Amino acid sequence: MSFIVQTVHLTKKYRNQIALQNVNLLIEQGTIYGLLGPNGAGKSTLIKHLVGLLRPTEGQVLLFGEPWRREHLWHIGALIEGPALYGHLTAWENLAVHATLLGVPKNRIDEALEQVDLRNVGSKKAAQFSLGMKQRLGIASALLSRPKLLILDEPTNGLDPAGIREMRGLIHRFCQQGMTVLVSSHILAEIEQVVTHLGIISKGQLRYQGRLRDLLAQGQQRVELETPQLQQAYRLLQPSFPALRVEGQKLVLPNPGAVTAQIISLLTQHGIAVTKIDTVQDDLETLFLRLVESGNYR
Ligand SMILES: Nc1ncnc2c1ncn2[C@@H]1O[C@H](COP(=O)(O)OP(=O)(O)OP(=O)(O)O)[C@@H](O)[C@H]1O
Repeated sequence: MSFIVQTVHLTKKYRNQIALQNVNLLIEQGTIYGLLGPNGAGKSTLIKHLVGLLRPTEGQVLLFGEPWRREHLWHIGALIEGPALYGHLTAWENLAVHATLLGVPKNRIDEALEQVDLRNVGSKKAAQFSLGMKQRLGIASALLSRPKLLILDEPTNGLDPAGIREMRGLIHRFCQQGMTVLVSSHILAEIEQVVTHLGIISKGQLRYQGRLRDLLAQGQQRVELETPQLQQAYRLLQPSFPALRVEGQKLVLPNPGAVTAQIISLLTQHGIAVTKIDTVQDDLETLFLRLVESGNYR
């Protein structure tokens, strides 16, 4: 298996604060890897190590199967902390500045504009662009070097739902074109539809890493029950179902098996009304929050 990115026991300390702790990131070639975590989890710190903006306190970064070298950056396109654009220049001229700095031929500019669906507005000034267009222009400049790995740090930040959808479409397309994409976000819903693999980071530690579908498969079922006689129902059911708990206005039974009929029968025999009873599967958000809060899932 070939890994485009690998970190080995990567640890970063800022004075007294540990921003990354023993992180072993593995990104396979050809995947869309979502790095997900709440604010301050360590996503940007991790990404900055990949592009050489930070050096590890301990541990190692490997790119394309080799220890990190500056030359690897030729094969990496990155959009970190928003695009650096000149508002008074057109989209094309903005890319021309970057192309000159990178030393890549100017014919790449139209190609990059095409890749992010901005070809027809290449002569428009960047200052007139919407936030979504500015983000796409930033990505176009990251594409000028025809990278093998594209790193997008919170690319959906501040975008409206249409802009978020467009961004997901682009990421899919980049992957189909052969790029490996690393995309970070603190909002699960923004990336869960696009990623193939997921790394969940919290307080500087990687809490989960693997396929999105494998994480979903770890989800548990539970029965959720609503009744106007909550306490009575709890007292009645608890001896038969010791794992039963009260959550807000509901009774919740984790890992229930086929017990719904038994619960309804017990309650109705004792004259307790059931307003609603459902078997619910953990969704990704529930799993994500559990990982982030407990920190001990694997
Ligand atoms: N230059 C710095 N000096 C000291 N502490 C820092 C520095 N940069 C980041 N940190 C701390 O390291 C931790 C990780 O920060 P980081 O920016 O990597 O998180 P993040 O997951 O990218 O968050 P966000 O989604 O808010 O950007 C945070 O607690 C942050 O306060």
